[in-house]
Amino acid sequence: MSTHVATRRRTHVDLAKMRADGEKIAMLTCYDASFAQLCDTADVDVLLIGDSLGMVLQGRDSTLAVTLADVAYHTACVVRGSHRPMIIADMPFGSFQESPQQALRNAVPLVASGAQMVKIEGGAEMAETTRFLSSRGIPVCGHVGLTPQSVHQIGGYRVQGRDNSGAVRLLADALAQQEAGATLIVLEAIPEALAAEVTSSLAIPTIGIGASRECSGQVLVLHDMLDISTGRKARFVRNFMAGETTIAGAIVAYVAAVKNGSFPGPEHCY
Ligand SMILES: Nc1nc(=O)c2c([nH]1)NC[C@@H]1CN(c3ccc(C(=O)N[C@@H](CCC(=O)O)C(=O)O)cc3)CN21
Ligand SMILES: CC(C)C(=O)C(=O)O
Ligand SMILES: [Mg+2]
Repeated sequence: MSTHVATRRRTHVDLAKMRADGEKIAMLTCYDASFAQLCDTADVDVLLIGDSLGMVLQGRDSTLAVTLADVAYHTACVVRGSHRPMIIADMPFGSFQESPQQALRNAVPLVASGAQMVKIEGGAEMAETTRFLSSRGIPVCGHVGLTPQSVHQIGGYRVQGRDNSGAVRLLADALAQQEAGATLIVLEAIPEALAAEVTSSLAIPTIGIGASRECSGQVLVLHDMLDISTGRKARFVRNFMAGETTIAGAIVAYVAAVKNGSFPGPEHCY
């Protein structure tokens, strides 16, 4: 293919190879083209169009009212602003829990918007859905631990897997997702020792948020690391604007800190 065409094809980021090579994966949430361009320039590996957009963009107090159309719209915006990062779209509450068929039907507009992978919250109970999407050509990222779409069942945004039975269940959930074909998994708000056990038990890369450096990579909500989100921040957030004068600099600092293992530190862990 000649290089003078106006549209550049998106790069394929090989996350399995990064894990195998011991290169940390730097992931951020992103919701629009301008920030996507900054993240691309800073060499962020993966951009997640998270349903956290319901909180940081829409001002809601949970992610539960975010729609499929919202995520599809923001995915298309991020895709237009970037070329190198892998694009993962979060499937919102109610768009995939009903059945594998419902999940596939609703993953389609996200893939059509440019998502290369979709993320679904859940472990063993969502394994059949992961198997169905994967077998139909859609790569899946699992998400276990603190799953914000279950906030009412959990009873708040609480650390998960703290007791032995919770830890055993979480490991089984992660293994079930891998066995069903997930190629990536987010571990959210779990103790460091459990994150280490899950990561060493899995062959696929793990991405931590509040899950210590014992993961193959890290993710944060962009607005949290830029210190522009409202409300109380979780323990796992670090303000990367500190010591920086530009947003671009803060994103570069985040990528460097993830790559060299200096983020997250013990102060960000459970
Ligand atoms: N802006 C933003 N950042 C996020 O990280 C985020 C969202 N929104 N929306 C969806 C979920 C909600 N998340 C949260 C929100 C709060 C805590 C939190 O404050 N956790 C307590 C843990 C308390 C405990 O169980 O010990 C903490 O002190 O860190 C954690 C995750 C993560 N996700
Ligand atoms: C924090 C990440 C993992 C997420 O699911 C989101 O931003 O919605
Ligand atoms: Mg989410």
